[in-house]
Amino acid sequence: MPAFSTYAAGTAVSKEPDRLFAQPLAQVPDFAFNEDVVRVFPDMIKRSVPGYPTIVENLGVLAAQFAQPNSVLYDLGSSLGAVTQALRRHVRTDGCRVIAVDNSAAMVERCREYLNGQDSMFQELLPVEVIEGDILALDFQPASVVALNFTLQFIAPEQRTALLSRIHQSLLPGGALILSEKLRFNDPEEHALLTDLHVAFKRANGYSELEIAQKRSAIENVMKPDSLEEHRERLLAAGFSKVVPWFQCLNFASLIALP
Ligand SMILES: Nc1ncnc2c1ncn2[C@@H]1O[C@H](C[S@+](CC[C@H]([NH3+])C(=O)[O-])CC(=O)[O-])[C@@H](O)[C@H]1O
Ligand SMILES: O=C(O)C(=O)Cc1ccccc1
Repeated sequence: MPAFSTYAAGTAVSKEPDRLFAQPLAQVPDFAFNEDVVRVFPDMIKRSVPGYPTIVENLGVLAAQFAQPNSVLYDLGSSLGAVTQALRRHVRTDGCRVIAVDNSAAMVERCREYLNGQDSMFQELLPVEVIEGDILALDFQPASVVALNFTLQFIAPEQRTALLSRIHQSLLPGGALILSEKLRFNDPEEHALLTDLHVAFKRANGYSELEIAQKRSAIENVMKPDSLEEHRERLLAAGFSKVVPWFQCLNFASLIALP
C-alpha cells in the first residue's frame, strides 16, 4: 500500500455547515472570501463544486508526474490549502517545495493553521510557505507545477492572459499548469442543461432554492467563467503548447496545460 492513496488521509478541517445564504437578504452583497466564508468553506465548496474532492486528490497524483527536482510547486488562490495538502501527500520529488498564495487574510490565517495540523500528523512532508498576496503581483520562481484550482475565474478577464504568460515563463521543461474552472458553454442548450444539472447537484446536497438563488446573485459580479474553447485559445496565446482536459463533472472541468 502507498502511504497516501487517492482515498485521502485528510487532516481535520471545519465541519461547520454552509448556511450563509439561507435567510432572505434585502440586498445580496457581492461574494467575498471573508471570515464568514472561511468558517464554512470546506462544506461550501464540496456541496457546490461537483467533482471537487476527486479533482483535489488527483491533482496531487498528476503533480507527482510533473514535479521536477529542486523546483517550486505553486498553489495559486490556495484558500484553505486543500491542493497544497494533496501536493504534500503525493509529491516525493527531491528538493521540491510548495508555495501557496492567496490574497484573503482570513483564508491565509486558517490555511496556515491547517498546514501546521498536517505537519504534526505526518513526517517528511515537502516544506511549504503560505504567502498573503495578489497572484497578479507575484514574482514567480522556476516552477514545475502550477495549480490554479478554481482561481482564474475570480481574476478580471482582461488580466488573465498576462497572468498565464507569466506562469508559462516560469514553468520548467517537463512541468505543467493544472487549471480547474467552472465552465460556460457557447451552445445555449448545452449551457442551460449543465446549469440546470448543477442546480440539481446543489439541491441534492441540501441547498434550498433561496440559498441557490442568493448565492448565484452574490457570485455573478465577481466570478466570470469562460468556455473550454476560450481557455484553450488563451492558454495557447500565453505560450502553452498543449491543452489536455483530464476531468469534467457537469459544468466544472480541469485541464493540463504543457509549456
Ligand atoms: N488576485 C488574487 N490573488 C490571490 N488569491 C486570489 C486572487 N483572487 C482570488 N483569490 C483567491 O482565490 C480563491 C478562490 S477559491 C479556490 C479554491 C482552492 N484552490 C481549493 O482548491 O480549495 C475558489 C472558489 O471558492 O470557488 C479564494 O481563496 C480567493 O481569496
Ligand atoms: O456555488 C457555485 O455556484 C459555484 O459556482 C462555485 C463556488 C464555490 C465556492 C465559492 C464560490 C463559488
